[in-house]
Amino acid sequence: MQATRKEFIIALDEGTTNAKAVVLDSCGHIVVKFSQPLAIQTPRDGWVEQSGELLVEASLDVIAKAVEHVGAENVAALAISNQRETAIGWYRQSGKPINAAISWQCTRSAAFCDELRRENKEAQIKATTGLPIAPLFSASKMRWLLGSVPEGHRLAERGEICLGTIDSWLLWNLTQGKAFYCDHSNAARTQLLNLQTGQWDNEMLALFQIPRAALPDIKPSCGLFGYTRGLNAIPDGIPVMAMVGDSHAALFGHALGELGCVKATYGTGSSVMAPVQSAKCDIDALATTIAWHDGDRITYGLEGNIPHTGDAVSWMADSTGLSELSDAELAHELNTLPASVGSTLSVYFVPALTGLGAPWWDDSARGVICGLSRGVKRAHLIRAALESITYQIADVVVAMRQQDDFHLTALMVDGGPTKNDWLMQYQADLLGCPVMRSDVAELSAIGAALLARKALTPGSISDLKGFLTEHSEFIPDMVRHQRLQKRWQEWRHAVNRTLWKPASST
Ligand SMILES: O=P(O)(O)OC[C@H](O)CO
Repeated sequence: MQATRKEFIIALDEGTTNAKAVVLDSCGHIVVKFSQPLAIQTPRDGWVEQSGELLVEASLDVIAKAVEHVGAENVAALAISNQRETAIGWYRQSGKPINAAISWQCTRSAAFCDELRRENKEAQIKATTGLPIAPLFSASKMRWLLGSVPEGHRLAERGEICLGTIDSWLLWNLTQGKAFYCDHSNAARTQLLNLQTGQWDNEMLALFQIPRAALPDIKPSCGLFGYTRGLNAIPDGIPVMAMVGDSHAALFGHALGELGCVKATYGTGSSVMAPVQSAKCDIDALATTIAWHDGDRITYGLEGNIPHTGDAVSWMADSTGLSELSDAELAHELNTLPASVGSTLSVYFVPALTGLGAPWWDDSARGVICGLSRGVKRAHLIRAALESITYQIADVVVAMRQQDDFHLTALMVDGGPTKNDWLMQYQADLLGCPVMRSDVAELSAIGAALLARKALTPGSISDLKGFLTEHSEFIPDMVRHQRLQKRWQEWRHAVNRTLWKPASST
């Protein structure tokens, strides 16, 4: 019988808008990827949900295509990186969801979060979980889910309803209910995890009325979670060797969590995450989270989430008549327009389109464009939108500097808008530190695959260095850095103006 070399890792990147399967060979190179778009429903203002069944269907479909492409006998492992905070409940017996998956973007549990604030629970929750009170996190969504079905809480107490983040839901389905686990990074985004113990916290469970019997056990992000079984197009026996939240996976994929290498993902919004050594964080504006557990130890992450970055540019492009352009034409305009004018003519755009995130956190703030004068043209407004991304990211970095064990040697960036060279140079000049752009887009998949690789060939994290992808470096111009400080100050004045809101929306 001919021996086979199981050389491929299939990394599933299950995001909000796409499920992607990325195949990596034994050198860590991407061989092929398959993608399926995912639908999002917004049944009411502020409510965002997705079909749990369709998330699974799309994920299994892209994995099956990847397995078929390389041959099941050559697949060493599956690795999962997933959208975080999204919560789902399902019946243990049938595996059927009790309701839709409640998206991380959904604010339906905002009223309960307000109640917690009124009861002055903020300090206790932040100290235990590292997270501020916000409907973003899974716990209040899980509470809503249990309330959405008759006797939900009682069934959950008896273990007849399971609650999980998307990693645990996918694992359950990949293993036909055999494995019910989530990893430390996903657990850390529920607001039910005690950061010190790395386990579910009884006081948080009581506060959010979540029975322990409904929750998965927590495992390190790197290690054996279970084997595929009972699926139509995917053979039995493929091990799932890593599960990790997508933002955390990208941080790992950039530089394996090297201190000083801070990650910024530029998407619709942005997540800025720095690896830190301790779970302690007294900075209200930021969240502390578990970045990953690599099987040997936990790495913590300091994170600031900004709701509107790439989205601010899209909004401005649409609002200034660029919406008819193809993607390629729009990218070209966004690359060239800002440099075609020497400045914004003192225009600032603060894109608080649904409020401000880190480090300002004000749900009721609303956006402003200020400094308009007769000479302002589309190019100035587009430039102001692009600049707003850089100021918002720099504001989070400033908040991070208050933490003792925070270091910044380089900003490691990924995501669609990072293809804009002008934007990257402006970011480097504003911060006065190098910006390192990944030459490969699939950082989350790469990070998850690297964790699976570590699980397959135990060794130290530094053994993975040879698998890291190349980066392009943007070196800061320190003279311009000095000049931009004044503009950054002016931006902060503009931020203050978002705190004024019109009394009436009519
Ligand atoms: O779906 P993505 O890739 O935008 O990621 C969502 C984040 O994990 C939410 O925290």
